[in-house]
Amino acid sequence: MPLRLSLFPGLRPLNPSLAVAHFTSMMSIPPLKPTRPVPIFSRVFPLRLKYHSFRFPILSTNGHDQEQQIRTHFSSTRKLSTRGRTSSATRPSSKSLIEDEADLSDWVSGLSSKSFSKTQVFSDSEDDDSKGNSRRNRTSGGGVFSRDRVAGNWGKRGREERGGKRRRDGDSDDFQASNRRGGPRDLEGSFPRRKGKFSGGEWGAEDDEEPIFRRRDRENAIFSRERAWGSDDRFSRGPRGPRGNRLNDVFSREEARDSNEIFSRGSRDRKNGSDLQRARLSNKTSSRGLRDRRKNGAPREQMEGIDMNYGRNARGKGAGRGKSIASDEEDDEDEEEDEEEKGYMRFKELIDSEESSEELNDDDDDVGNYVSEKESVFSQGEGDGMPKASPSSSSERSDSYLSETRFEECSISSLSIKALKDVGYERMTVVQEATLPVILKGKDVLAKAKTGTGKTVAFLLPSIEVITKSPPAARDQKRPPILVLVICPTRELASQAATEANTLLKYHPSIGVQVVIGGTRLALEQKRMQANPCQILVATPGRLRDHIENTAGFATRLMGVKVLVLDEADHLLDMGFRKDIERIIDAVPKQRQTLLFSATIPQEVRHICHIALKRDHEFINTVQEGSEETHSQVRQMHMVAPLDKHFTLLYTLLKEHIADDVDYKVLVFCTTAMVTRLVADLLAELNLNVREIHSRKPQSYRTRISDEFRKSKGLILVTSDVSARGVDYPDVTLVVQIGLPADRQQYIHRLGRTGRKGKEGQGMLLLAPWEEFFLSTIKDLPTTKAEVPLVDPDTRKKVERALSHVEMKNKEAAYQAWLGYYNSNKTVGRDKYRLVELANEFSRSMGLDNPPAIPKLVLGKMGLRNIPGLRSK
Ligand SMILES: Nc1ncnc2c1ncn2[C@@H]1O[C@H](COP(=O)(O)OP(=O)(O)OP(=O)(O)O)[C@@H](O)[C@H]1O
Repeated sequence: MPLRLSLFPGLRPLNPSLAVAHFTSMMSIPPLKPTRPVPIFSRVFPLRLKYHSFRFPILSTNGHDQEQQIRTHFSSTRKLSTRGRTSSATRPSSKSLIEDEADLSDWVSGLSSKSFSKTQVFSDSEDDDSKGNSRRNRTSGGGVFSRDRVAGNWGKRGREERGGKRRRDGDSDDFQASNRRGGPRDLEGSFPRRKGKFSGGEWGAEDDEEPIFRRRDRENAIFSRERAWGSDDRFSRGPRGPRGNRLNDVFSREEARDSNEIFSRGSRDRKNGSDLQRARLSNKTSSRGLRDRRKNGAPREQMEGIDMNYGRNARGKGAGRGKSIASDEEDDEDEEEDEEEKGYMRFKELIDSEESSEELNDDDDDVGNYVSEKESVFSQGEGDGMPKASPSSSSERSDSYLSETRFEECSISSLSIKALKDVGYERMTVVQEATLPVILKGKDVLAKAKTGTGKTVAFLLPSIEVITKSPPAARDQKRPPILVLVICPTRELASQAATEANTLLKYHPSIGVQVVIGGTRLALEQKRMQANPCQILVATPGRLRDHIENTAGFATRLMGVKVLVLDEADHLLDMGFRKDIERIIDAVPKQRQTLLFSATIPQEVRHICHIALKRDHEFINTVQEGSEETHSQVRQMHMVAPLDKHFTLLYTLLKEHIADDVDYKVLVFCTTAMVTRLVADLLAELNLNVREIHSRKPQSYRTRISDEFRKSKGLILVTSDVSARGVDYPDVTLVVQIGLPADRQQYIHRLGRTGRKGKEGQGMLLLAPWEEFFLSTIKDLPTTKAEVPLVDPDTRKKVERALSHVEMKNKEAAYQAWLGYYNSNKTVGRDKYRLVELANEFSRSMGLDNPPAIPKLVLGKMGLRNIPGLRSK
């Protein structure tokens, strides 16, 4: 077991750079005490994890001396990581060729088939502004702030990024949250709207650095607040010229029929918005309809209502799910015009109106290397004398992410406090406690806090205060100013932030919120903004830039901005978004307050945050130095097994988990959209209750599935990286990652979908032996190697049979996407011959005797022409 007191010497509860005098109260740290067990995979990992916590004396939060370099701030409750590993918040991130690859793979997938053009259109609409679904992370825990001087290394400016390419969020295909820089996106029309030109052979060529991480740890006890000195005060202006090729934008608008727009609404819909928020918080619905329907013989395509192709076009008109999805998509267009006036509730109805819609034998390599099922499942860890795990449950939680400070102790509007009470928020989270006073003073803030700890409220609450203190706009004002502008990297995150804003605005009827995001019609948003002026605008970068450049009067409205928020700031400031962000910063007044939030703030971001922040901004870090970037209550495991065993092992792990926890709620992350689809197909064939979400799905579908998963238990969501960042699904019990994560950050963000708000969770990373190198990038994280269970022959046959039922075209697409993804990986893609061998191994793992043929054009663009083992067409 990793959690032993002997590990704690590695824990550094205090920032050694801080003056000891400020931490006298920490000198008397009580002895560590195990408080409660954290369940783990019961059978695969029968160990019982002890969850340790400490309590620190409560210190006051007052008395900050602005002139001090080191500021101390104490929160009442704090827990320290029980895993005494040294964290590496600032360790260099692993590169991100892979990210680009992700896009690549999707793009590649799309290229091949007849649905090529459709695919492009589709993805276009999907990603325009996105890039990574990130979300901020808030950290809970500790309370000691330290403020250091930050050496002003603000050298790099945006110019070099001019050629930067946009990334999409999430998927390896599109959404790929963070770090894609180029790659497929730049290929002709590949995905997103704004692409550059294709430069063959440059796949993944620009990955020098990859920022972004985030995480929340409730155990972090120490906040460090730094004041950034010497940064350049001027804002870096990006190139102002017209945007590049906007063909994709056109696609995007044409194709994207998204009910999401209804999300944004004028103030009159607030009540409904808060209703949704409440609904979101109550995760009760357990929808297993799909499985039931499947059992009744309905084909999956029909149930899903979407074509198993590339999504967009073929709309299943069948029963059940198909029907509703079809109508979703179709309605998107038809209803958009009407919807805009119908508000949030309508959106909610749209979502809700839906239907909700296993063997390995022995074998040489299996035996010996693997523990038999019984042994592995039940005996692992026994040698350690550890008790077996109890069924896992994410319902157990700690409130260590909360501080002792109540909202009313802060000088915020009583109307906001009333709204907070309505949703049960009484005490501030640690990041809220740390940032609110500073933001309320009007300072620029760069805040780092672990995932799932309330960063959204941390920046929304004080932003609302700014509005309440501003003179109301004249009723007849033609272009009422937007006072608060919130930028999020993905549509999902923007929608979430708007929902949270609506919650807080429940008793502020005069304040309106609107959302502008990709995947919806620009014209519709224009009309809506005209009809319902808002003071708070939540936007994704690309779409916002569209409005700046194409919506009459919009630029004027932006000149009213008093608060600019960059959520997932590290992601927004990296290469993929930089140009858009610079353009946006250019469009808002220089005299404004700027708030940057993220769970991860790598050095690269510190170096460039001057493009948005004033020189005297405060850096508030609620992640304890020396602690891990992941939550200690999340049990992390990894398993290394041959590729051809992965599907069977996945099934086995899921079955184990389901058997252990009736309230299971699982996220399975796959490398690309097409691989996601394949895995979802397989698991559905195996009669698991599964949904899928990735960039190739229409936004309306994504929104609906996301909402369903949010409210459900007893459900598995197979997903690409569209769900990796920021998505706030409550009570996720297990996160499985199959194959190489794009990088360390992505691993952490994916894992961060569980263990939110102090709850427990589990994570499993399933790698092939040749992917094991990835483990070195997360070696500071407390992940435990799991023995590979030996799967019984029946299970193995069951999985093989299920695979044989998966549509061939989906296997072909998955193969191509897989090849594209790994081809772009610096390590795996280096040796093309080996790469092809591995791809063909993947092909065999899908039950194919021969690897699918790939169009010559695609092979050429991947630099794989004439590599033995590939079939071309
Ligand atoms: N003071 C509070 N008390 C209780 N719950 C809160 C409080 N503030 C926020 N929350 C809830 O905590 C959850 C996590 O918040 P949020 O999504 O803002 O986290 P985050 O730090 O942005 O996570 P990520 O880094 O993954 O984006 C949300 O459901 C939010 O409504």
